[in-house]
Amino acid sequence: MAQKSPRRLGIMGGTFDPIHHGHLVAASEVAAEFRLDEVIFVPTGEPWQKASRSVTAAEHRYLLTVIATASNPRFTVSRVDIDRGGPTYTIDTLRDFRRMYPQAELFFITGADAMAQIMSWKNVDELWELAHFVSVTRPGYVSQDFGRTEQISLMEIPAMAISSTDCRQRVEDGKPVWYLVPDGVVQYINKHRLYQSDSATRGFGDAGPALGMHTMEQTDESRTLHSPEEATS
Ligand SMILES: Nc1ncnc2c1ncn2[C@@H]1O[C@H](COP(=O)(O)OP(=O)(O)OP(=O)(O)O)[C@@H](O)[C@H]1O
Ligand SMILES: O=C(O)c1ccc[n+]([C@@H]2O[C@H](COP(=O)([O-])O)[C@@H](O)[C@H]2O)c1
Repeated sequence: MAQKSPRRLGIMGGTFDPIHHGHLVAASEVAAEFRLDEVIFVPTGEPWQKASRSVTAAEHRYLLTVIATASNPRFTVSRVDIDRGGPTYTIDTLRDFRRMYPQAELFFITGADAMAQIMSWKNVDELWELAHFVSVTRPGYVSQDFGRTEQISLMEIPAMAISSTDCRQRVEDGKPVWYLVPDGVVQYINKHRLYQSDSATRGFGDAGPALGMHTMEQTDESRTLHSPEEATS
């Protein structure tokens, strides 16, 4: 009998504050090029390298990510980094996915800007054993070649000059974000008045736990699609 080939899983980590079409194109391009069975979007819990600014509550970022990816049957969303609590380190993310999917081939997807910072990530030397890294091009950033061809692939993708920072600023300035982010994301932002300076949900000033994040009551629909518990049950 023919042996089943291992599942090829993409992991797209990000703060997704908010998720935009640059993230989605990156995931889609890598999925096609590397013949991935699934791309799992993993919103950060506490992105420690963004601690200098206020980050939107994880539950909002999680729901935005679910909305943005819902129409693609190969895209799913994981809560592992949110549910673990504390600062988010990719070493923990990859260890969790290794435990959940011991047979799978893992591909961690990053943009050129994130990749340029990777040497400052926790336990960087151990990351290479846990996943293959795919660094995609991003307008305004130079793709750095670390010379680790076995562990890192550099990939050119269609240029999307979109950032979450710019989306947040546009909302605050009353400018449209239609077509920069999926329609459902525009509607969620409006419904919850995210990124507006008078917004109660965003958390300027009165800091939540560590990063000025506000908590949002967890609802049934924000329950997990991928978690270590789910994999073992
Ligand atoms: N336009 C883009 N093109 C390619 N990759 C991108 C793009 N935007 C973000 N990425 C990549 O997606 C991942 C998650 O990014 P993140 O959620 O921090 O978005 P961002 O737009 O960089 O946010 P911010 O502006 O708040 O820093 C990172 O690896 C980042 O490099
Ligand atoms: O492991 C680390 O120390 C580390 C430091 C910074 C960023 N990361 C990861 O890189 C991904 C993109 O992060 P960000 O902050 O650009 O949204 C996300 O999965 C983060 O958890 C990881």
